[in-house]
Amino acid sequence: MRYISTRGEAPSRDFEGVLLAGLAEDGGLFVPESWPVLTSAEWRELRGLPYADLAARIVSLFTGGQPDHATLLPMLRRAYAGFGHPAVAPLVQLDARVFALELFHGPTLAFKDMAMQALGPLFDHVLARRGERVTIVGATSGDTGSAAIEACRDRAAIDIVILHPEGRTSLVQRRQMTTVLAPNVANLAIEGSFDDCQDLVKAMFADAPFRQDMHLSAVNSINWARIALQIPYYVASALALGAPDREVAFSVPTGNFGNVLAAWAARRMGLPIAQLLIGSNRNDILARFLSGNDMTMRTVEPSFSPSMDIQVSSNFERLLFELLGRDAAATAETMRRFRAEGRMPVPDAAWRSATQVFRGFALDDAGTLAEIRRLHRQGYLADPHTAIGTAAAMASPPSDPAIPIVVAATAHPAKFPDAVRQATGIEAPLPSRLADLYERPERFSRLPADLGQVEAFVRRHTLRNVA
Ligand SMILES: Cc1ncc(COP(=O)(O)O)c(C=O)c1O
Ligand SMILES: N[C@@H](CCOP(=O)(O)O)C(=O)O
Repeated sequence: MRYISTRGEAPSRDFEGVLLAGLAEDGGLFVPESWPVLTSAEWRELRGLPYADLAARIVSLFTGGQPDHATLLPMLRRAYAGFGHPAVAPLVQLDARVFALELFHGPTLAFKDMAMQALGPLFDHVLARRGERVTIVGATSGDTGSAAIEACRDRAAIDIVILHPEGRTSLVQRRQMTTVLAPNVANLAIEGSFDDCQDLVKAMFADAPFRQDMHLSAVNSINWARIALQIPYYVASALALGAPDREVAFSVPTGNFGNVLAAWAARRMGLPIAQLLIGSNRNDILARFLSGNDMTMRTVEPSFSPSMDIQVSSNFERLLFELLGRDAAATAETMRRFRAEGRMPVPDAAWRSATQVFRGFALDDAGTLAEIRRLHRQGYLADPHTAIGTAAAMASPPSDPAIPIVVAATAHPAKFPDAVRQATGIEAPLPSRLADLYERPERFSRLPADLGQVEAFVRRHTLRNVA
């Protein structure tokens, strides 16, 4: 299995190479050179497997034997053993047709743990075999950061620096990151938005000497390994609801487009997914694109679903590459114009083919609170991101009523206590292991969104740990 860049100007790599590289040298994202496609019989064979076993089967389709299934299986069994639910990612029925796929039973209470808990040991395995170490730089709007820090803390071959937008995460999200005092972990509060943080990360990767010196790697969903590890829960939930003998739809609260891209990948692999609903908050660039081919950047606005306060959805580039018939030059030019002009010129035919699979939906803060309240009256306590997913499912269900809709429940309500309290009057308690989160000492530094200063910080952090 080889991986190529969506921009066509970087050398192809194997899975391990892609894991360590994160972003391609030409600024593009790695995608499989060809997609594995399973037959109905092969999908059926996966039914009933424990989650970790199913994940090992799916992920090994993307590793090309390095690491092989025999290595992945115990690694993933250990990774998911600590989850707070025996099913790892349970399906909860919300009404006759809508299900919540709870992806928040990992240590940091968001769907990011589903991939990160496996990614930490995967990095260790590959780095130990090669005798190498890496410095991971990551951007977070709140959840990736804590999951990545939890997965990488105290690992001897990894230094990690996470950039978050100052004052734009929930307090729980911030403290989950900044109270981890492990020496290999550093947090930077950046004066700016998540998009500024993500741009800084990409700029560090584009600085070739810095990238090489620091052995930079990534844990954001620009790293293909993240996507590969997010595909299995779509497979598991679809199989549980009758696939491959029944179609299903997914509704995914979306920001950086990594989670819904994993669902799209499962569909590309032959899983019968009728429709993908994309839920956005007031940062509705994806909804505007799907309704009228208008991918115009606006300023990022803070919302009650801060993890989706994003305008530049990195993984959209992977979809764009497919929509453009895998034409890397056209993808590179489209991305260049998006950054230069603030509007992505997607050809009409490509846009139309996107709208056959995806539907967009946007909800403002008042609507989000109303949806949390509606769900609560029905006996389900949802976080604001999940509520946008359920609202999307109610607003644009597939026309065939026999198709169930699975909503990705991406975070535990306790991560967003203010919105949940405003909507329901309920205090969603943190699990006991996080009960003293507000008392723990914090450590983080503040910087403007300035590449030179951020690089100097990353260099100091790494050198201190290597010395
Ligand atoms: C709770 C939550 N929901 C939804 C999203 C959006 O997911 P994605 O960025 O993969 O589109 C995020 C951030 O990634 C998140 O943390
Ligand atoms: N919502 C995310 C943003 C980064 O997403 P990623 O999936 O690309 O890591 C967050 O919580 O940080």
